[in-house]
Amino acid sequence: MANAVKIRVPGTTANCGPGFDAVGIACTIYNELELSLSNEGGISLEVIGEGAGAIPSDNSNVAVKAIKMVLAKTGHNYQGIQLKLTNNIPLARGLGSSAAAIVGGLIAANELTGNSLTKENILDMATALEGHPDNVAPAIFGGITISILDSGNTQYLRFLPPSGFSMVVVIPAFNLSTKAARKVLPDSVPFSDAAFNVGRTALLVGALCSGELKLLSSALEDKLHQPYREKLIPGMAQVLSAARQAGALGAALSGAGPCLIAFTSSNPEEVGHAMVKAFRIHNVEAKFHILNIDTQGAIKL
Ligand SMILES: Nc1ncnc2c1ncn2[C@@H]1O[C@H](COP(=O)(O)OP(=O)(O)O)[C@@H](O)[C@H]1O
Ligand SMILES: N[C@@H](CCOP(=O)(O)O)C(=O)O
Repeated sequence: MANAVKIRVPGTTANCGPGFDAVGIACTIYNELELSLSNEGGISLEVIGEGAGAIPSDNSNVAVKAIKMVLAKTGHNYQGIQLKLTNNIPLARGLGSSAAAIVGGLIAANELTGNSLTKENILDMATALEGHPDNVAPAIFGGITISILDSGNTQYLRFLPPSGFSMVVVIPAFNLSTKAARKVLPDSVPFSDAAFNVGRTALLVGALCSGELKLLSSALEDKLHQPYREKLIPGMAQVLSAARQAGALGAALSGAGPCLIAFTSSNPEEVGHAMVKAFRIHNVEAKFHILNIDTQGAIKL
């Protein structure tokens, strides 16, 4: 069918230790979303790769929600939504699969309806659908982003670090939905824990901006979410420690988990193997990917 578009969207690692709901990095792992719109028919969905057989093909699909949001906002009344998803980002693992689906759906629908929405409009809509901006911002803009909600609008800053590093993402063989991983968080935290995170987050952003990567060891420490989520991920503390012992600059939970991520400037393979081995001691099978920073964000193919 004519009237089709294909969008590539990167996966993202959010929080980066202390930057809960604010810091995110686009990674070189990608999903593709192909959309066609027509006046008749309902929703049709083909999924290749991650999530095949598991992703719903009705209105509960987050990509469909995103497409319908654009259609409503731009005054279009297409009934037929044909989607083909080619997924490499594992689902519910902490690499921003839902953000990628939302961003892909918003950008594809915007392309097919005359491109009336700006990237900033899309960021606001994506944040509303996802509930927090830290995955959707880097998925749209690429690079490293700091994003916050301010009176319903998402403010963001995007930058690239002056010196490169690799990200070793260890993917355990079990899912953890972000919803479930947010349920274990407390309603309030001690003032000292908040102060701990303010300092670490400032140091994290400074270290990434300046290239002072040796600061990452302290700058990735967190007291707002990781201590509460640790019980959901067998061996988490030991895997993070194995990464540091193998020479990583620092390590943290990726997003809401269960993926764990290590930052390294030298020996990513060694770090990955050490982390997988530490998971195995806790009877968790895992694999690792070595990823870099994606600099483009979502693009039309
Ligand atoms: N490509 C996709 N298309 C549609 N929905 C998706 C896609 N990828 C993920 N999802 C939805 O997002 C959910 C996972 O989101 P979430 O729990 O936030 O984890 P993640 O860390 O992977 O974003 C999946 O269970 C599925 O419902
Ligand atoms: N700030 C969010 C990030 C969730 O990222 P995801 O990739 O796990 O969806 C949180 O920590 O809940």
